Amino acid sequence: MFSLRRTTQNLAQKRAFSASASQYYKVAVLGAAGGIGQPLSLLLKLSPKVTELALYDVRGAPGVAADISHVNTNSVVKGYAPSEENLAEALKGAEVVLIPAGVPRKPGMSRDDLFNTNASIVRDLADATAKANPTAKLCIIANPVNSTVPICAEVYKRRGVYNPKTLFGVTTLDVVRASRFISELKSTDPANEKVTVVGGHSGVTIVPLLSQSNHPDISGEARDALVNRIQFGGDEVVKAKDGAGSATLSMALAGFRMAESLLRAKDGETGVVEPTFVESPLFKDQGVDFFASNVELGPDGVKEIRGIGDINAYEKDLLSACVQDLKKNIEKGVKFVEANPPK
Ligand SMILES: NC(=O)C1=CN([C@@H]2O[C@H](COP(=O)(O)OP(=O)(O)OC[C@H]3O[C@@H](n4cnc5c(N)ncnc54)[C@H](O)[C@@H]3O)[C@@H](O)[C@H]2O)C=CC1
Ligand SMILES: O=C([O-])CC(=O)C(=O)O
Repeated sequence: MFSLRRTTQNLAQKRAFSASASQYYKVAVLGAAGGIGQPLSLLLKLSPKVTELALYDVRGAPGVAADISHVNTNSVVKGYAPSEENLAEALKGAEVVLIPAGVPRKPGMSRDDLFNTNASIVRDLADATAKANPTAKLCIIANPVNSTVPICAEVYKRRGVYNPKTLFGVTTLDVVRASRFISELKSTDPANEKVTVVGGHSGVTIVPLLSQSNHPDISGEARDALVNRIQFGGDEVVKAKDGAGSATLSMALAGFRMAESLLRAKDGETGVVEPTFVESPLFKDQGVDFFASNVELGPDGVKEIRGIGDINAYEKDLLSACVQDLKKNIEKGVKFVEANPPK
């Protein structure tokens, strides 16, 4: 007969076993009371790798923390009301810091339209992290990622603590979507569909490499439609939410996957590979200092940036459009910090 108590005991035993095999980590979420921040924090609360969860927001973090803290897993959850001291306290000792703080799009807006609001939010949170915990792995979710990541790099450089191995733009959602969309087209299980997506995180800078997927045969209109859906998947959600924001739940899953991968790599697990927007040599000769590609993660963050691999003529065209936009997005971030340095 099914016994809930026995199942729970088994689960607890398994947890105790896996806990002894790995270390525990503090993770901080800045923007934790928002649409992404809340489900992301909940997923982190479920992770046996997280021992302490620090939730910070300009509004509502203590409430979210009190709520999530009742979930019966081992980790401790602390919520922080907005203040410089609290932010520093939230950041101190965190192995991973995730930043979903910032405004989301409304229909008709591009991610770049968020720049004016989000650039200073991310600059200030990066500055606080550079001061309180410069060696944490910093994962930027706030858009426009193509510009907010270079902003963080510039802030860290100004503080003399920049390490390109620990700064990540979170682009995991693009491969999550690509895997799902291709499985819809081919009636397969998305768990078996791995699609490499490179470039950046907006519109034409999102470059899916279908020739490297399980279905290199997709061509013509079907290919164009699939590529377009992957590039503009975010718009689908913005439109459906009709003014109430952009992807939050799928993004929470994607952000959690990135954070957990960093913790697994920190624990010494090998072969942990995620797509992420990092300082990269791949297109530096074309003036593009940051680029998303598959990156092998290690205990110190970036272990090895994987190359693009073999691509076809169609994908080469996608990449040249990507590189042009990406260059401008990156420059915009760099110039912003030049003109508006952190105080
Ligand atoms: N990288 C990616 O793939 C994705 C990125 N995003 C981006 O993530 C960001 C957040 O989206 P949502 O959670 O839906 O927005 P939201 O508006 O629901 O939540 C944002 C939260 O940030 C907080 N916040 C604002 N300024 C802050 C500051 N200075 N310090 C701490 N917290 C602050 C707000 O109080 C709010 O709780 C947006 O910029 C959005 O475009 C969204 C989906 C996917
Ligand atoms: O579309 C947006 O604005 C949010 C986002 O980055 C995504 O869903 O990929």
